[in-house]
Amino acid sequence: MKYCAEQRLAKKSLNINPIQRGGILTPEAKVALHEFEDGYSVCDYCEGRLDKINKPPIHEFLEEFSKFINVDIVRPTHGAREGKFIVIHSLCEEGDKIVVDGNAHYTTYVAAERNKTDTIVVPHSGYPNYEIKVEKWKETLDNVLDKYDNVKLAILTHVDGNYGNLTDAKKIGKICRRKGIPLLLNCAYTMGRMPINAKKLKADFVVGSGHKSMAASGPIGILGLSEEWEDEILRKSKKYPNKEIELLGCTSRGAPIVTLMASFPHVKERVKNWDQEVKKTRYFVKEMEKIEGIKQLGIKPKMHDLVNFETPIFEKISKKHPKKGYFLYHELKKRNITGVKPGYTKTLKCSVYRMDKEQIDYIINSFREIVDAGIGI
Ligand SMILES: Cc1ncc(COP(=O)(O)O)c(C=O)c1O
Repeated sequence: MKYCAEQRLAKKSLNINPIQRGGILTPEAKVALHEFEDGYSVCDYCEGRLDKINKPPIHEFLEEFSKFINVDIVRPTHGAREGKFIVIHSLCEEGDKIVVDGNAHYTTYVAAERNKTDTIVVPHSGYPNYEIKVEKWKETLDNVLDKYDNVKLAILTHVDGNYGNLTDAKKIGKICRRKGIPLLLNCAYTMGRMPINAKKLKADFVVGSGHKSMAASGPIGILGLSEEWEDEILRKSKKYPNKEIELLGCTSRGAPIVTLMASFPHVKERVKNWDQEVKKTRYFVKEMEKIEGIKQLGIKPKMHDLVNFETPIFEKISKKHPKKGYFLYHELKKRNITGVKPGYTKTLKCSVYRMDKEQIDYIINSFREIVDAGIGI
């Protein structure tokens, strides 16, 4: 069986897929990955539960991590989606209502559905900004609270995976708190990229994704919570009083958590450079928009590295090109740029997170060249 290893190990490409840019391993994590490659590799010195293990120093890491995002308690999960599922499962009964934003990731809906709960959506502002407005959130929440007495939770996407829009979590957090509705902030695209302060944002729960934004191989996530929710979320098994039911005792039992730990010193440092990343993204957008037929979607100016461009020019070229819609993928591949969806030309989701100026200029020039050549067909 082939595992595409050849492709992955081949000359490293410039990957512009936003979902992958934040999960690139540090050299330290690569070493850790091999050191802990065997199953249950973190369990040599089991202390009865994953978060209590001192060798490797998981316990100390989690304490440090809780300071990093300013929450009282942190637990590792297998991903952001598992964190959302755990919170919904703990707080909600069948048929309960959850208020979510119109840019919520599919995993929010799936986690709600698996818990047999209903989602009520705060609509975004539509094309071209797709903004989640604070007033709309308040209006929707008020209406929902008037209508139902079983609204148990709100889930806000801090930065969404389609447009890279940063929501005003603090204002929305305040509204939820005033109304007595706990807020879960989905930080899959922010925790590990930009600074997160859960208390300041008035979030009762935060979830993060190691493989998306914390230089970890994954699957690995973080669930942070304030202590008032400890008894509910981290309730213990009757038969095994040391084991937390929602975490099924222990979650990540090997390499994924160790890669997260190994990259943590780097991640702590890199969030301090977030302003630089935003600046680079704005430069990238400005230059890309100079190409006719490329226009940024989502809120302007950018506050996050995930960019979605609408690209009618690529659509136009695809109609005449012998490779049809696949031309863009192939042209980029020739230039050693990867991470675009093969066959798709309507819009372009990309990120230059943690790239240097030379790499960013190379990407911009590549798109310019591809358009110029395409127009001539
Ligand atoms: C906004 C958002 N939330 C959650 C997820 C899922 O994260 P995970 O794989 O850690 O469950 C994604 C993945 O693309 C996402 O974009």
